[in-house]
Amino acid sequence: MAEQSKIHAFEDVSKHNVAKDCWLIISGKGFMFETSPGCPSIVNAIVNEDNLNEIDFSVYLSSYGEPHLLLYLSLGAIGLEVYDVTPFMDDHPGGDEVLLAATGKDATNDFEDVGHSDSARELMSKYYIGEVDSSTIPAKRSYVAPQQAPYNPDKTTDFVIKILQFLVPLLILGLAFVVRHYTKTE
Ligand code: HEM
Repeated sequence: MAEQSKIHAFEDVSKHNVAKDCWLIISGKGFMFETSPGCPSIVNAIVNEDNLNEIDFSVYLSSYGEPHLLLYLSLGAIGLEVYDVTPFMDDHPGGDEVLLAATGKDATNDFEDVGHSDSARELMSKYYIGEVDSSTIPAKRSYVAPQQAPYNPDKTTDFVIKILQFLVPLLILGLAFVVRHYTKTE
């Protein structure tokens, strides 16, 4: 698995967006552990940051008999991870459509919103194929406030409005007098 680990351009990852070739980008807020070089086997575990305190390192150590020094690759080095979930499409309990819909973007929120279990997170390491090259991640769209009509410094409109505000009640009053006058003469 570690051999497969590769740095991918965001755009290239986005191209794997069909059921027969489906890659996801998810930040597992992962920490990756490997046994130090020279060990007979490699232990890989991508765990969630929240679970970090719960990891029982002795499990990793004891499964290899002799304690191995664990090489700890820090969170910062991991960033956005790439998962090739093609073999998992048919088996994903949430269905393949949600996985397809999660391609071509940072699907971390989609993944987290579902509240995947620890075993789902452990399963991820099976499909891990590398990292996204952070320099290729498209800039996030920042919120742009809707264009507001600019404040009109033109005093003439203000003036006309004020005149109208004054004239309209006067006109109504005048009209009332006229009507009264005619109704009286009749
Ligand atoms: C490598 C990536 C993924 C793996 C290994 C994975 C694995 C799993 C597993 C094992 C479950 C069963 C429930 C659990 O154990 O939590 C599950 C459920 C589910 N997953 Fe994923 N999943 C992945 C990515 C995604 C993504 C990107 C989405 C997008 C929204 C998603 C949506 C769902 C949904 C909707 C369910 C069903 C939840 C339910 O009905 O209870 N999964 N997934």
